[in-house]
Amino acid sequence: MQFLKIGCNSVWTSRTAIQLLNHGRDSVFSMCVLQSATVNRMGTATQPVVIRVPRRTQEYIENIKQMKSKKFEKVNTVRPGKLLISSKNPQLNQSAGYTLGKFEEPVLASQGWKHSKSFGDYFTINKTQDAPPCVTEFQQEKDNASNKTFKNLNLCLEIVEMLRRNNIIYPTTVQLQTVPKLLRGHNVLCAAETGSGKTLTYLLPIVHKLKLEMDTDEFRNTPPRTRCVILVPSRELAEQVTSVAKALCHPFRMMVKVVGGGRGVGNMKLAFTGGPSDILVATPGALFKALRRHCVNMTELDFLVIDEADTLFDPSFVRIVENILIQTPVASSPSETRGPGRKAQLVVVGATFPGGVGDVLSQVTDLGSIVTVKSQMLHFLMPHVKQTFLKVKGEDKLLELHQALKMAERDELAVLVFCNKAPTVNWLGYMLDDLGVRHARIQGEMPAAVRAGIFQSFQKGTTNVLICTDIASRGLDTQRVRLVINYDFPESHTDYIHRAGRVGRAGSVADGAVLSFASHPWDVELVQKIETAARRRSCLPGMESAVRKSTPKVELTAPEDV
Ligand SMILES: Nc1ncnc2c1ncn2[C@@H]1O[C@H](COP(=O)(O)OP(=O)(O)OP(=O)(O)O)[C@@H](O)[C@H]1O
Repeated sequence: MQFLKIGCNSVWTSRTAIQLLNHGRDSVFSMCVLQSATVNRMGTATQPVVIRVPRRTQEYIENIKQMKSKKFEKVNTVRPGKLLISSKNPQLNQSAGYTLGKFEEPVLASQGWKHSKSFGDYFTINKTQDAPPCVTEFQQEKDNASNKTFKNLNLCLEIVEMLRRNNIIYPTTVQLQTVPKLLRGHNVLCAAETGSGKTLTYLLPIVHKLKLEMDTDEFRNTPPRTRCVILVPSRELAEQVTSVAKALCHPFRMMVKVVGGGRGVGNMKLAFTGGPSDILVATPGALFKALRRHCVNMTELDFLVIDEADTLFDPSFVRIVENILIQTPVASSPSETRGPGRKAQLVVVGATFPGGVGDVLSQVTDLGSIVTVKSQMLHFLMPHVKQTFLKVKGEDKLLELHQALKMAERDELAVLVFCNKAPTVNWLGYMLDDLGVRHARIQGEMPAAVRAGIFQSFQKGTTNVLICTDIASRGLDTQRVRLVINYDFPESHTDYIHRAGRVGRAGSVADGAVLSFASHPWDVELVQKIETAARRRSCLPGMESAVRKSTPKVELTAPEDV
């Protein structure tokens, strides 16, 4: 029971006090009654007046107090066992076994990170499983006899043997779902998480079908032509896809060529001397120029692949890709991919999908003819990679980076350091030179001749540290990378997913980790969304694929490939 004591020296004054309370600002006391007041004849009070506050009013006051204190209340998200989130403040840890209620608001470790006092705060999203989600149970239980091998996907024996020699025996989830559809002749939109083996997903059925075609009389009696074009956004990715395609095509003596932008017309002509290749891997700008010089005829294609679709359908490339697509007769059903007058089978691949893809594709084929294969983990944080977030002052980032690199050097780990802008890559490079850290740099503004080979030499292990912009985050296979450092916090969730996806890839034997520095308020906003998704175990917000959504039109230019 709560009492409000008001000392008054007369009946009059005590009544006045009640009146004042009645009409005063705090009208919650309007129900107050005078409980006792002993007043002597001289009108002098001998003891204070006690006013009893009604139960309803008391409850009301209690409610307000509770509401106000709720956000500081310790939320019991910690259970015995593994932690999903471990934070500098252990009260904000979350157990791997704890599931947030549907309407429960998570209490974030990064809640106060916009405040200057939060510098030095950190939290980690721990890994909750060892193998990547794309790895099928058959891959994990290698000893068990299984009928889900590449052999059972009806691929030709030479291909299966070549995969086996590279220790690739069991298909990943996306390969299991997509390869049969491509073999049947469907147009496919394949959306699966980073590092899930999408390159082999489209290359295996394509090489298989191109090989079968070579055994037909029709093929022998027609002049050579480019039968498959694979579009990718960067020269490095083009080189990478080419080397996988060459290895697969080698037993069948099929020719694979690559054209990338920024190497001059002479280089382009060189690529087309000796006749057309069976498979051409190209960046959009280079293909656009090749089409203008009539080096390639898109009407003769059997396959058109658009890899890293989110980049190729973003405003910087979309018009040129649209133009290339319009020149390609795309089949509307599997039957149109066979026989004389056949049309190209379309394959669109990506780890994230922007809105507006359908808008472009609807101009060249019936959207209903496209079979979508979407992985369950699309746009989710990787559950098998440890991801740490550190709130750090801009001027301290170099120090933190140096510490992290020293530790990585001790353990001989390969590290990718991401910056948002090309000048930051250069500046950071000079700083690390001064600190004696051996490294390589790669960014889109480098002249093509300087850039050539940098990524390959990093892949081979010439240096263990590569400082880069997002050009290294799209599609590049970085099996040896064990640590990704976001020196600059990525500008979007899409970029975060692609950068983090350079570790923990299918076939990786060692664990990977991601370390991200957040220093600006806008970084903190993204961190909070990532932390919320991790605590809720939901996908990152704002990344739902909208295949049928429209995209704003942009002017057609032939951009320099990155
Ligand atoms: N079935 C498999 N078993 C084991 N390893 C595989 C399998 N399929 C592909 N890989 C390996 O997985 C790695 C990642 O493959 P790939 O580069 O095709 O991934 P991705 O899905 O295209 O990634 P990103 O989204 O980053 O482009 C490669 O080193 C590849 O050799």
